[in-house]
Amino acid sequence: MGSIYHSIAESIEMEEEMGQYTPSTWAVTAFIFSIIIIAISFFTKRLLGFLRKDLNGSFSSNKKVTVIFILGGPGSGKSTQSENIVKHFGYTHLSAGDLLRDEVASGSKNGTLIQKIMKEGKLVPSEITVRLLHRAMEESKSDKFLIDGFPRDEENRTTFENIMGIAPAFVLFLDCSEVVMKKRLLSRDQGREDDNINTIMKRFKVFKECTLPVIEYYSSIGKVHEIDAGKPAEDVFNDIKRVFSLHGVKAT
Ligand SMILES: Nc1ncnc2c1ncn2[C@@H]1O[C@H](COP(=O)(O)OP(=O)(O)O)[C@@H](O)[C@H]1O
Ligand SMILES: O=c1ccn([C@@H]2O[C@H](COP(=O)(O)OP(=O)(O)O)[C@@H](O)[C@H]2O)c(=O)[nH]1
Repeated sequence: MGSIYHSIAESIEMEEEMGQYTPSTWAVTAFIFSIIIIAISFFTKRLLGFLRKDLNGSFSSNKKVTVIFILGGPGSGKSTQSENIVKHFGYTHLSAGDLLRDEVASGSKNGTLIQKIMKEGKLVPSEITVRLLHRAMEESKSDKFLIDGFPRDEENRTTFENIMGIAPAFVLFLDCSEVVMKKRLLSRDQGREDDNINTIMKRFKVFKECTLPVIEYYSSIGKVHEIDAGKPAEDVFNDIKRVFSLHGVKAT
């Protein structure tokens, strides 16, 4: 490449000196520079493709999957209702929080970082969560997924949609007051490190600041079904069943 530059420069110099810097010289120069730019863009694309594959792998099965997101504040009843949905409609439940807790328990290299972030009620980097979801979806034989507690911020959402190339069929939003959620979390009694009043308040703040905008986004494109989650669990599920039937999903 260096010698091409060199000879072009030399020929331009010579022709300039001789007063013969002709349109054909410009055409050759432009042609060679276009080749260089095409080559650079080709290799950049290859590199980006490689990095992307390295990050998540491709969704190799190419199977067509249906995804539903279930969102709501901490303690709004996402796990409780997910269990009902699985039993009734046969969806495969993927809880982002459970996948992260499993990752911590497995002693993986990211485990300590994930544990620290969760204990502070903050959000784990999107790449980590999306990679775990991706792996779980690849490993599953199912083609219908109920993803619980994700995406929790706009970056989670765009990372998932860009890398997986999947948008949700619809989004369930379990709407519940903080007073009720706080009461439920403090009596959840699952030994979770983040179910203490200090972390709970931080999780509420993250929900309001980061997750509500995601719900607003999906709402703006007509994908959100808001459910009053302050009611008894059975009543909440009856409302959820109505949403599924609206989408033509039948009980299994
Ligand atoms: N509708 C409800 N009414 C009363 N308690 C509920 C209701 N839904 C869930 N719970 C209880 O509240 C706690 C938090 O519910 P959970 O499903 O774990 O919430 P999330 O997954 O949104 O954090 C659990 O102990 C659960 O049994
Ligand atoms: O996509 C996710 C889901 C969960 N979390 C972390 O996991 C914690 C627990 O989330 P989970 O959905 O299990 O419980 P919830 O807070 O809704 O009760 C959150 O506070 C976050 O720290 C995260 O970072 N990204």
